Amino acid sequence: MADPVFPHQFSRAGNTTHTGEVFSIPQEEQLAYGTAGFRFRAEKLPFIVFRCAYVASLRARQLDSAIGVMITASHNPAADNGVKLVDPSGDMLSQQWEKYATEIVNATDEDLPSAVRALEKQMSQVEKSRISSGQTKNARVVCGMDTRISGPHLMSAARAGSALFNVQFVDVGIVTTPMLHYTVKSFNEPEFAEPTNQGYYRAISSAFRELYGITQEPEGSRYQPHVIVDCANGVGAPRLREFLEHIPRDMLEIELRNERGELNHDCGADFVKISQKMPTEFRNSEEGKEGKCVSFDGDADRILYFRGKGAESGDSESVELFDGDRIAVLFAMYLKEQLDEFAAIKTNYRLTMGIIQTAYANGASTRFIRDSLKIETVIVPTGVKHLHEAASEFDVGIYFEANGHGTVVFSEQFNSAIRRAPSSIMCIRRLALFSRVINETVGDAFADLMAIEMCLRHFGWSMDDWNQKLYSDVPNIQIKVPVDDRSIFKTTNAEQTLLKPDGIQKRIDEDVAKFKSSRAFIRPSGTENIVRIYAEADTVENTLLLGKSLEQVVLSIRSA
Ligand SMILES: CC(=O)N[C@H]1[C@@H](OP(=O)(O)O)O[C@H](CO)[C@@H](O)[C@@H]1O
Ligand SMILES: [Mg+2]
Repeated sequence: MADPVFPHQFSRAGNTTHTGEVFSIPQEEQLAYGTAGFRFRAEKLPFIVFRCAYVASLRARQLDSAIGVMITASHNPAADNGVKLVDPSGDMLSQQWEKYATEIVNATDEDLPSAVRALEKQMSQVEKSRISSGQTKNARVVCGMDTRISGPHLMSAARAGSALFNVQFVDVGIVTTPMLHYTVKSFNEPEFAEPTNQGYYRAISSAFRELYGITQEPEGSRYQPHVIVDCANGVGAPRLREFLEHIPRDMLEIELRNERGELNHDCGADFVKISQKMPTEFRNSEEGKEGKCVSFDGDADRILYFRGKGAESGDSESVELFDGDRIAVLFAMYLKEQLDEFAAIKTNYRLTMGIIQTAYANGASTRFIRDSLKIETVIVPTGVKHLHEAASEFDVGIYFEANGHGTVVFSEQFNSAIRRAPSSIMCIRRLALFSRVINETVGDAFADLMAIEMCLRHFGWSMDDWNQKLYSDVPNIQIKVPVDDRSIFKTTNAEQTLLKPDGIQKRIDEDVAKFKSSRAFIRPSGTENIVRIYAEADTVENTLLLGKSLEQVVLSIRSA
């Protein structure tokens, strides 16, 4: 096959931005496929997106399947952008192919043709002969973007990258990250859903309406169906409006805020989680103790619940958070109740359930899951791919990062016992419908919102109930410390112990030992040039003291 022609505007030297300026990238600059793909200032991205789309097209031909390209920088500032690739089943890209994408992106302009040829050589004979005989009719690159101004230009870079080898390109326009994952899966598994936005809305909303129909609120229920959503001024806003056309208002009454302002500015799930403050457009007086508020991030793959502390607290800004841990526990309680009923009826099946968390999970949630719910918990390193993989070991695997990214995955054994078993038995119907409300491919703010409301309604719970009937969060703090070179920090034990720099873990242990009920760790971020400190202790004051003393430990290394 003749070498493809690479357009100059998407080369390192000629990298041209969405405003038409040339923004050259030094030939030797090395870039990493981080926790969430490549993510930088938008100016840097055209050549990266072009090359990633080429890699996606090669993967699509190799597997004769649809592969996804999502253009988003999630909760980052509006001036950033990013790109990540999605595998055929809607999961994150396989780690081997992350490596290939990194090699192609890091090649110099001059070396690109040979890097491309080297990558093509990785394919097996079978794959090559299938490609040369033209048996790749299902190969597609499916590309979506968030609302960033740089998005359309990056979409054209993706189109050009996929065109190198004539792979079909499907531009699905402005969608949430989970919608793109769902659409990729739908292209590859047509029986799953129609691969369009409407197909996604219909599949999730019809399961929700059916589950609503068989869910009865218990006597004395304190559930209320009114929710106010902080859309982070992102893609969640327009797509949620469309989705809600499928949800009758007498089932759920959803009000949208932060729809058209500056993306992620003083709002969104990351802002609310880190600052523990009300997002803009929310007032403690209106959304105080009685309110039920929700925050999405910029690409709507995270969700958090929150409410104000109430007028009587005298604190008009702080929020009470119902984070990923509390959502995971709510799902676990609902699913466990159904699975216990199922086990009592069908004694020949044993379906396992586990909850996957990271070290950022509030210690009180982990203790509650293990000691009160008697459910297995697994702690894995940060990043959705680790959580997803560990969750797939269970028949029902619930995973959530404390920041609100999470979902539930179901095994093949679950499918044959539950989803494919026509049944009038209530627990089976509930499990089957719940699994269809959820977006198994990745954390999804819309799908999670529907599933959470259904669980709260089932238990008849108000926000007070959801807060008080489980556990109380222990005081915790996260501090970001900017560093020049985060690669000097090496961790082990699911990132909870530092191996390098030498001697640092001993100093952390000494500080932690000074406080009661304390726990802390330090790890380098995989997405920003910072080191993150996490600390818990018995009181808010002690947590702050511990966090500050650990900050000094990092600063002393930085200046050493
Ligand atoms: C503590 C924290 O919230 N870390 C986030 C953040 O990763 P870091 O590697 O910590 O920068 O971004 C990831 C991608 O969005 C997300 O998966 C993860 O949970
Ligand atoms: Mg996100």
